[in-house]
Amino acid sequence: MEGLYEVKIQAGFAAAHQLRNFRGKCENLHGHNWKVEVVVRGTRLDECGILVDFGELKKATNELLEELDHKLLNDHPCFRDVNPSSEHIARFIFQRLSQKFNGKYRWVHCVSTWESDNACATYYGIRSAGDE
Ligand SMILES: Nc1nc2c(c(=O)[nH]1)N=C([C@H](O)[C@H](O)COP(=O)(O)OP(=O)(O)OP(=O)(O)O)CN2
Ligand SMILES: [Zn+2]
Repeated sequence: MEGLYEVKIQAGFAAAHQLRNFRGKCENLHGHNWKVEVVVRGTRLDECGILVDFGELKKATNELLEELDHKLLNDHPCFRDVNPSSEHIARFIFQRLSQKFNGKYRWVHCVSTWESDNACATYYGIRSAGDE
């Protein structure tokens, strides 16, 4: 049976946002301390026995999150046309990290963004044959 490895890291950032057309309190400007979870999966390890270095994945995630940290997310170019909901934030992080880490035997599987201890959104990549 083919096996699958999974590596997971967590990071976080604090930012403000407002959800346009939400028709509720979240339409008002407010903030969260988001927790971010990144999951990488793959079928082969390198010569060192690792799928992806925790440190490398954390560094890349933290560098990306610096773009969002202590900002008004609605001002970020990625959220000009779509609301900075947890779903869209997860997709943004997923797409950027996929560019850096995806290969034939390794890929970003999903990114979860926790707005609070009890509310989270997750974006999954759907891999098709030939994806790298
Ligand atoms: N699916 C989603 N639903 C909501 C999102 C989102 O990004 N994705 N975002 C919000 C708002 O950002 C809001 O700030 C958070 O809403 P909510 O958790 O409902 O509100 P509270 O933090 O006040 O939590 P309580 O449990 O109600 O105290 C809304 N929905
Ligand atoms: Zn919010």
